[in-house]
Amino acid sequence: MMLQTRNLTLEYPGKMLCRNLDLTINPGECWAILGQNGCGKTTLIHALGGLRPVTDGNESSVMVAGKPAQAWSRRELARNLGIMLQEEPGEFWGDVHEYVLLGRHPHVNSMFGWQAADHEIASGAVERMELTGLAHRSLATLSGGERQRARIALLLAQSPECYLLDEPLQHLDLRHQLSAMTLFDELCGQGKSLVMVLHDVGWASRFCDHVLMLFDDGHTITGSTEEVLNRSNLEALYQCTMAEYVTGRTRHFVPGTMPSV
Ligand SMILES: Nc1ncnc2c1ncn2[C@@H]1O[C@H](COP(=O)(O)OP(=O)(O)OP(=O)(O)O)[C@@H](O)[C@H]1O
Repeated sequence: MMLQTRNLTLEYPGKMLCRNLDLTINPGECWAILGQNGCGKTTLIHALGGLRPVTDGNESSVMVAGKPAQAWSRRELARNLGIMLQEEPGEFWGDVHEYVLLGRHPHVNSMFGWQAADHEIASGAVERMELTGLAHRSLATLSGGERQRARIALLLAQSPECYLLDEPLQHLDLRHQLSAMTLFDELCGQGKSLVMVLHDVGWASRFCDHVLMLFDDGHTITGSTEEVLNRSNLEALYQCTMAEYVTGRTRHFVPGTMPSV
């Protein structure tokens, strides 16, 4: 297993985010995390990535490739886990190629810095995200969507075994959303694990094989997309009616009406 939680409970004073979650994520699986704003999706991504200490008062645990996240060195952890948060910490003043090259840090063994192979991998990731024409442009000058693609390219260059992605499609136009989901699907095909927070249920239905629904009171529903993604679960999750449409083998869900207040 790549990532496993046992009895994971996350809370802030006065707000239960996630109660007693047992989750096993295997290589080659693609998980969507769905839920309302503020239900705790980002907090859960932090906990899964070892960015938030898990208190063991109730014997909560998060295991990454069989060991607690804290038991790995930072470099080893970064070879196992690549994390994309919603907010980027700080500014980066270099160009796009240099930014993507940062993803290679857990793989660099030489005291002489990046090797030709690291530059090649970074260039490949830049090309895969259709940024080659911008490779030598300052990252700070990119548009929101271009910047988001650069962030995905950095993770590709890092090439972890498991990708934890908090709203990876933010700022992307429809074609680039499709392109990113197609890339994630390819990574799963290569045996990588992906866990992503999504607000568009259609992408989860089409590309994710598992779903975790996180409810406002901290309870969760987990399972295969086929089992979990249905109208009644979605209506309970989002507190509005949902309409379902089927095209080919894909089910689409669209919000219907708000509950009367
Ligand atoms: N340091 C904190 N202290 C108290 N409450 C917090 C703290 N950080 C976050 N919260 C609250 O915890 C809840 C979960 O936040 P989180 O960012 O995990 O939600 P989310 O599901 O990712 O939301 P969104 O869909 O809006 O991104 C929110 O109600 C938030 O206001």
